[in-house]
Amino acid sequence: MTNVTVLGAGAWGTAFGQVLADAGNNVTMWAIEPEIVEGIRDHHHNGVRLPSVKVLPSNMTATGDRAEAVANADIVIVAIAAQFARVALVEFKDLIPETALVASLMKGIERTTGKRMDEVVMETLDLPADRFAAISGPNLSKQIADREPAATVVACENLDNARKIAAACTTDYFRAFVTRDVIGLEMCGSLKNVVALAVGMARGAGYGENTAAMIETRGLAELTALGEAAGADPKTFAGLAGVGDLIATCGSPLSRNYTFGSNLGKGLSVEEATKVSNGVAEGVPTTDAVVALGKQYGVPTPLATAMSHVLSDGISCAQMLSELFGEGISEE
Ligand SMILES: NC(=O)C1=CN([C@@H]2O[C@H](COP(=O)(O)OP(=O)(O)OC[C@H]3O[C@@H](n4cnc5c(N)ncnc54)[C@H](OP(=O)(O)O)[C@@H]3O)[C@@H](O)[C@H]2O)C=CC1
Ligand SMILES: O=C(CO)COP(=O)(O)O
Repeated sequence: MTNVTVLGAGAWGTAFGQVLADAGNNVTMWAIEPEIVEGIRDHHHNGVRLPSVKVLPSNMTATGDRAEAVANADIVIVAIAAQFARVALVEFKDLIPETALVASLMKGIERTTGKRMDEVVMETLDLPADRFAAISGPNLSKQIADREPAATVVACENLDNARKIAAACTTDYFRAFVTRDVIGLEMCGSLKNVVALAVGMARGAGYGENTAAMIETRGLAELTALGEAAGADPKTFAGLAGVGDLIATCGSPLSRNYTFGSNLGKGLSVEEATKVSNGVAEGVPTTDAVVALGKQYGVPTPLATAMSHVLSDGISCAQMLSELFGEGISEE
């Protein structure tokens, strides 16, 4: 029996915990908030972050004690809001067993450093690359919590370790593919959130499918160019973690990023949209990090730059789209 610990009992952390439990693992959730720990441990329910699941599996428990959470872990899953990953993980540095694999579900880039989550996790935990995996795909948490069929991708430099993690999260409704392209997965997951903000904004402002398709396609070109410059395999962008996640996230009000953008398009300010957001919208802090990465790699990022002007200067949807069009005629 494999022991899996999930750090962070948010919506996706909890839904993924259920997948792991359904796959037959012993699952321990770690959370800071006592209310969430007690809910999962004593009532098999996370009423704060995943209320739609009435009863979580019996082989899933929770603790607020860091050492107890990871002491016997074979696999540790990190599902903390990206901007807080470093501060949360540093407390686990000397607690995680040296044999454990560590996988990240997070989709964001650290704003203060421009680092991807693979970099943040390995640096903070002093972890060798062959023990780190990224997990990313079209994985809207509520639908997976409802056990609707879905798939994801597990990326690890060591393909055998990717396979171990994929096996640990395989159920009759959830399937994981494997790859070595960690950078590609990280870039896909983080950048599609910026695209989802823009698509949501256009939809909220009342525009239809043509506008959405234009933003998604130009966004895909932008994230592919930036990803390749960062060292990703271009094939990854055409897969589940790339186009797949773009389709799911940019087409669903279940996405916090899409909904955040939609609220901006309806006229809410960034502060107002933040207040009504049901969970973390990673694209918001990640947008400026993408613009900075574009400058670092010499890759134009018109979409992220336009979204950055929305978030920092409050420009309208029409202005954002006109920035995206740019000036003059260019090749696609
Ligand atoms: N929801 C989804 O459909 C999907 C989400 N993801 C990604 O997974 C990651 C987690 O998402 P999700 O679970 O949905 O997000 P939520 O907003 O539901 O939860 C965020 C989690 O981060 C924790 N957290 C925030 N700050 C800290 C801190 N300082 N120390 C410790 N923990 C902290 C929260 O703890 P607390 O509850 O105590 O505030 C909570 O467990 C994100 O990067 C997201 O992009 C990926 C695929 C799908
Ligand atoms: O990443 C997701 C789906 O794959 C979830 O998107 P949000 O973080 O926007 O809710």
